[in-house]
Amino acid sequence: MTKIISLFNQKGGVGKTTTAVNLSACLAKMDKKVLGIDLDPQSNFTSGLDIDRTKLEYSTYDIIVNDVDGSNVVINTEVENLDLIPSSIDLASAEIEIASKPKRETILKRHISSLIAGYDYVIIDCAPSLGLLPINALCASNSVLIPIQCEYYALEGVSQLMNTINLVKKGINPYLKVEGVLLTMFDNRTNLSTQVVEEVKRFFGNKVYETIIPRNIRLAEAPSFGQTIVEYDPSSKGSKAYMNLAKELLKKGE
Ligand SMILES: Nc1ncnc2c1ncn2[C@@H]1O[C@H](COP(=O)(O)OP(=O)(O)OP(=O)(O)O)[C@@H](O)[C@H]1O
Ligand SMILES: [Mg+2]
Repeated sequence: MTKIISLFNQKGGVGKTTTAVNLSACLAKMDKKVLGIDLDPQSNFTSGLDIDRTKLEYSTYDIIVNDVDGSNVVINTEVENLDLIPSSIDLASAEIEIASKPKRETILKRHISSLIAGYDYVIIDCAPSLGLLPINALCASNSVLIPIQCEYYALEGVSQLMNTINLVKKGINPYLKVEGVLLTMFDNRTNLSTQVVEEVKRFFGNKVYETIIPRNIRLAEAPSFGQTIVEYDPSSKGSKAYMNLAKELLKKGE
């Protein structure tokens, strides 16, 4: 059965998109059929896969606002086994445009239902907000993967984030669960990183992945070449960590 996972954290810059790009690429490398969905107007999931967001025929905006079916929007990427529903900057106004639409929380779910059966995994990258676009992602998902940066105030906003997940569970998507919590940008030279790991484990218990993503410059460089870490530097620490995450995810799903 297809597993649909949202990368969700309203905090900005915690590693959602880096995880969306590289986890998708690692799963694809392990012969899983993967569909990425870019639900962020910043479109970094799209540009990170070397797709020019200014030259798209359709994007997630058309799904959300114009009721175009996902099957008309999906494109192949350079990465074997990885397709993408790309995003463009237009998406920035989508939340306002759909504010009074009926069933506005389930637009994405309804418009991707025809194509998800062709994939093992669907990975949705959310914008840093708790607004209607991330709610659409949560309503369309089986589970949520929460990246948390090993930095000051790591757990700030986590209670609002969990509230949002619980609201969606109570309302539209009762089976939504937390897939896992991923610690990102870990720096083993600092005590702070180690403290954050302990704090997050106290809060989330066994939901925290054993795999921790290190701060690794290669991960930050790869998108400027339109490459995933698996292509850009497969022997880097960042690449190995995301491969381990993919393995852990597959193992948990068995
Ligand atoms: N493990 C890492 N090591 C080094 N740099 C990283 C790592 N993960 C992410 N970055 C860099 O940190 C910045 C923020 O990461 P990213 O874009 O993945 O976060 P995000 O949660 O998607 O942000 P936003 O909330 O704006 O969508 C980017 O410049 C990215 O290249
Ligand atoms: Mg992002």
